[in-house]
Order: sequence, then C-alpha cells, then structure tokens
Amino acid sequence: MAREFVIRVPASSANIGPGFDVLGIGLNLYLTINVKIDAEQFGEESKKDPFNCLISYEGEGADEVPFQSDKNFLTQTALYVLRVNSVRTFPLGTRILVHNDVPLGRGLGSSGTAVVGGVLLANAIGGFGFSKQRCLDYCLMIERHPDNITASMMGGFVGSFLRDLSKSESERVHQPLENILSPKKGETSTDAPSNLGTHVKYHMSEKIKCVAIIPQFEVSTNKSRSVLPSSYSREDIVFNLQRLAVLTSAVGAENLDPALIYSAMQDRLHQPYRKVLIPGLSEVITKFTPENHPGLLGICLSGAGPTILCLATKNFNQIASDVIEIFRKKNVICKWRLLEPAYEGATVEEISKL
Ligand SMILES: Nc1ncnc2c1ncn2[C@@H]1O[C@H](COP(=O)(O)OP(=O)(O)O)[C@@H](O)[C@H]1O
Ligand SMILES: N[C@@H](CCOP(=O)(O)O)C(=O)O
Repeated sequence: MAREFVIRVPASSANIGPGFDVLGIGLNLYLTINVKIDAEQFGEESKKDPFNCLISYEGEGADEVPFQSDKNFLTQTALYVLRVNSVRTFPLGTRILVHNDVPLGRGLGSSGTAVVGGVLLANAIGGFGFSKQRCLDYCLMIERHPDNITASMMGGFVGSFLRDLSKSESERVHQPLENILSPKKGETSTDAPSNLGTHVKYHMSEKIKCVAIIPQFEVSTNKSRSVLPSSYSREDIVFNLQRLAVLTSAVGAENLDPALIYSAMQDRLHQPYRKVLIPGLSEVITKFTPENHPGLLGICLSGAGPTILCLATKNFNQIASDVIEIFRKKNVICKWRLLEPAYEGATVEEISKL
C-alpha cells in the first residue's frame, strides 16, 4: 500500500514582550515535510537507514542537519513517539523530503517546528489519531518551554503554561533528553503524561504585521538560557506580569494604541541578560519608539534570539532598514522578513492512500 501526505509547521516568535516562556505567535514561514511510504518503490533503498527512513532535505539547515533517522532531531522525535506507542521503526519504504524556510538557531522556533513536525509525523504514520492537545504533550517532553511549541502547533497569538506535576510525573518528564530521544539498547523511553500544557489564543488585530530582522549568526537556545538567572526579584516579576496583562488585550483593540503597546512590550526577565550574546540588542530595544518610527507598536527579542521582532502597522521597510543599520555598525549582517501570524497552526494533509 502506498501513501503520501504533507505536514506544514509554522515558525514562531516566542517570549513576545514581557511573555518570557509564555507568549508566542505562529508565523507564516514554514517547515514542510513531504512523506511518501511505498515499500515497492523505496523498500530496498530505505533499508540503508537503520529505521527505514530515507531523508532528503532542502533549504535552511541543509548543510547542518544529519540525514540518518536516529540522529536527525525531527525523525528522532518521530521515533520517540512511535516507540512509546509500540512501533519500533518507520514503515518499510518511508521517504521524507524536508523543505525548510525557518532559519536554525535564530529565535524563530526552528527546534520547535522540528519537534512539532516529528510528533505529527509519528501520529500520521502510526495512525494513532492523537489530538493536537495530546501531540503537545509529546512535544513538551522534548522542548520544555511551551511558548514556541504551542504557537507552532496551534497557530495565532497564544499564551500557555505547564501544569504542576506529581513527583512520579516529574521524574518522567525531567529526564536527560538522550533518555527520551536515544535510549540505550534494551531500554525504552517513557510515555508523556497527559495535559502537560494549557493554552489560550488571543485576538490580535489583523492590522498588526511582524517584521523579523534576522542577524546572520546563530545563538542556540541552550546557550541563551544558560545566561539567565535562576531567580528574580519581586519587582522584576511584577514589572513583567503587569505588562503581560495589558499587552494581551491591547493588541486586540480595534483602535490600536502604539504608546500603550510599546510600554507593555517591555521586559525584565530575559532581554537584559541576553544582551551579552547579541551585540546591538541593547540599542535596538531602547532606541526604537513609535515616536521616531511611526507605525511601530513594539519591539522585542524573538525567542532566544538573535532575531528582533517588531510589531508594526506600517513603514515596515524603514523600521527594518534602521534596525539593520544598528546591527551593521556592530559588524552584524541581517536579513529581514515581513511576516504575518499563521492562524491555523500545524497541518497534516493526506495526498493519496492507495
Ligand atoms: N528542520 C530541522 N531538522 C532537524 N533539526 C532541526 C531542524 N530545525 C532545527 N533543528 C535542530 O534545532 C537546533 C536549533 O534549535 P535552537 O537552538 O532551539 O534554535 P531555534 O531558535 O532556531 O529554535 C538546530 O541546531 C538543530 O539541531
Ligand atoms: N522561551 C524560550 C523560547 C525559545 O524560542 P526559540 O525560538 O529560540 O527556540 C526561551 O527564550 O528560551
């Protein structure tokens, strides 16, 4: 039996303003995975891979990612979900062609798209029929902050949190990633507890566009998390909470108020600490205001950086060129993209099943 389907996963911008590890927007820049399963056509060739999966790959990351299915982050994720549901390999004759428009290590959620794509791939291959909510549980076993994953899976502008875990659930979830993705021979990985993440979608005015200025260097999320403190002062936490409450409603207003949104986009929980990794960040987030750049609503670090996200209603070109100029003076070259929220989130489209 031959089968073909396509998975599309939107990129994300996480940590919007004061929403560190909480807020994210799905963006219309995609990781696309074309899957063909045909034992007659690719059966013999697929046996070259230890788990029967031929991977070809084009676009962002093509010269970086491994092509063996138990080494590639996307297929490792799929193998984890298959394994804990009693399926040991991909079906004989599995061929996947990845087309990736999401740059790696830039704070646009590439790891989140790979994890979401991998979980949806396993769900489709195994015919498990898991809901997106259940798929999120598997994602959260691998990527442990919910903001980017939830935005990519569910789409739109989302807020999310992780529920409190019992001691035994916590032991299941907080394991070294290798135990989950590459268990030793004879050992198995643990299944995901249910309902790990909870989310809501906020209304965001359709007038708001997302200008992403993407510096041409990578900052891994692990490194960018390592510079954060392990505790914060009450003042700083309250500073962010106050703004978070205002921002989530202010972006949905019919008459957008740039001064309100701009001040509600300030953060004290991650940006101040990540400046050491991103030359120019400090200047960019203090110098750009709605007064000197009409149309700008707010500016922040996207995800763990180094990408800068500007929410704006007009003058996109001017805003982007001026941010790029600040980075250029620090010898950092940037690209930029005008993006829109991806409201639908991740999709799986069955093309043919014979
Ligand atoms: N399409 C992909 N296929 C395989 N692995 C990927 C893919 N996209 C991202 N990754 C993995 O995720 C890493 C980047 O993740 P991370 O440091 O969290 O940055 P980002 O901000 O882009 O999410 C890459 O180095 C790679 O290991
Ligand atoms: N809240 C996380 C978000 C990471 O997003 P990414 O796009 O950099 O993967 C963090 O700030 O560490």
